[in-house]
Amino acid sequence: MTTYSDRVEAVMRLAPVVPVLVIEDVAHAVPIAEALVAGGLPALEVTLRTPCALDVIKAMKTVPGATVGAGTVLSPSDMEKALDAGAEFLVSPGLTPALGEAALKADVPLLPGTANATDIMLALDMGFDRLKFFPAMAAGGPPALKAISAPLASAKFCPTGGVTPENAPQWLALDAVICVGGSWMVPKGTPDVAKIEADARIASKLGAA
Ligand SMILES: O=C(O)C(=O)C[C@H](O)[C@H](O)COP(=O)(O)O
Repeated sequence: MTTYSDRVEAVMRLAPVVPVLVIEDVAHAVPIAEALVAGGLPALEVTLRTPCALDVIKAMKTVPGATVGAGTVLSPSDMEKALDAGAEFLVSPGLTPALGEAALKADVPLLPGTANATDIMLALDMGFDRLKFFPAMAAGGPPALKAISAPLASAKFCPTGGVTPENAPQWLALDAVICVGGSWMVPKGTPDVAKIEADARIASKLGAA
């Protein structure tokens, strides 16, 4: 039987990098999603940081091959809006009991944010063992996660926050890391789809042995 954890992990295993997207104009949604998917990054995290984010999720869902999730999900109400827009997974910078319980009840994959051993233990207690490590570099970088995860071996992570193409291989080399999240592939402004696809292609091969 597939467990909740398996379903979260399935999203994390779609690619070594989950692009974290802050999209200001819904007209950019489809070209950006097409470029990322063509470059080999099918899991797309649309942050709920912009007024058009829910429309961006709806638009990106029309792109074949895209698995579209919502980021910056802070509450059950954010979760409901994201699910109504069609989000297939959720990412949060942290974890509250209200959000965790709502995600488990809705049976939707949630990557809750954790930054230290206590956060991780609270997440494990709630039933989450596939976690975001945030803010990954500011929270101590790969040495911190390596040390924290040693006694908490059931937890696996998507480090996000300050991850770059340069430091991603160090993260992906950790046993506790399944994938990383990062915003570098899609800078602000009018999208240069050829560059996004090229950067996605490079990102899609990060961590390959
Ligand atoms: O929006 C959210 O829900 C967040 O938790 C923050 C994002 O994950 C980071 O802002 C991405 O970090 P960068 O790759 O350094 O830009």
